[in-house]
Amino acid sequence: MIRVQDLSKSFADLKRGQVKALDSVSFEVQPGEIFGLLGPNGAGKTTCLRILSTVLRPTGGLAEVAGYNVMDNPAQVRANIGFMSGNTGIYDRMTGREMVEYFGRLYGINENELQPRIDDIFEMLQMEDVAEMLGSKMSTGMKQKVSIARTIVHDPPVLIFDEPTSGLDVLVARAVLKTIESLKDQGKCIIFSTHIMREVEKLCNRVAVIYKGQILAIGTVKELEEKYNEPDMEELFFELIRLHEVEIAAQNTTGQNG
Ligand SMILES: Nc1ncnc2c1ncn2[C@@H]1O[C@H](COP(=O)(O)OP(=O)(O)OP(=O)(O)O)[C@@H](O)[C@H]1O
Repeated sequence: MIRVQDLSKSFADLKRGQVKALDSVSFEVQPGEIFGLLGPNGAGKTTCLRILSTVLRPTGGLAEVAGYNVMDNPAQVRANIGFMSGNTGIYDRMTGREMVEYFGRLYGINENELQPRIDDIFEMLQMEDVAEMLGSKMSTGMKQKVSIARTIVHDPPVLIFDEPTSGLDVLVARAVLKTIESLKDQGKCIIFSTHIMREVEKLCNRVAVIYKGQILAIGTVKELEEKYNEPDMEELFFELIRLHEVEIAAQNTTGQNG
C-alpha cells in the first residue's frame, strides 16, 4: 500500500550547504498495519511524510501510495491519503461539523454520502459535543478530534500522522492513540512519526529508527530488542545513534588518512 525505495531529498541551505534530509530510505507499509518512524528532531521524518503526501518532490528514489507514484500521479495519491500533523489548523469561526463538511466537499464527496459519513465519524470519535461548537471555543483535545475527523472524512485507505500527539496532555494523547489504533483495526495503512519511544512500543506493528536522514534499524520492537540484545527501547535507540556516530567518525578518519 505504501512503498518507499531509496528515497532521497537534499535541500540547498544557505548556512549548511547541501543538507541530505533523506538519504536512500526504503520501507513498505501494508493495510492493517501501523508503521512508526522514530527519530529525534531533524531526523528526516517530516520530509519523508511530506514527500508521501506530494507536498515535496524527492531528489531521488521512488515513493508509491496505493499503487500511485507520488511524482507521476499526485492527484490520485492525495485522494488516497489523509494527512494529519500536530499543528493541523482549526478555524475559529466554524463549528466542528462545518469544518469536517468543508473538507468533505473539498474532497468531492457528494452531499447524500457526506452527511451520514460525518454522523458515523462523530459517533466513532465520540465528538458529538463539538458538532455545534465554534473552533475558538474548543479545548485542545476537541480540536485534535476535529483534525482527525477532517483527515478521515473521505475514508482514505492510507493515513499519515506526523507527531499527532505533540503538545497534548496525557489524556488527550491517549485518546488520539486509541483512535489511530481503531483505524488500524478497520484495515487502514498507517504511518506514524514520533520521537516518543513509548508510543512506538504501544502502537506500532513495525518501526524504523531514523537519524540524520538514514534508517538505522527496521523491524518489530521485539525483533529490534532481540537483534541488539537490549530490552529497553530507549536504551536501544541511544545505542543505535551512538553506533552510527562511531561509524561516521571512523569514516571521517579513514577519509582524512586516505
Ligand atoms: N526547506 C528546507 N530547507 C533546508 N533544510 C531543510 C528544509 N526542510 C527540512 N530541512 C532540513 O532537513 C532535515 C530533516 O528535517 P525534518 O523536518 O524532515 O526532520 P524531522 O525528523 O521531522 O524533525 P522534527 O521532529 O524536528 O520535525 C533537517 O536538518 C532540517 O533542517
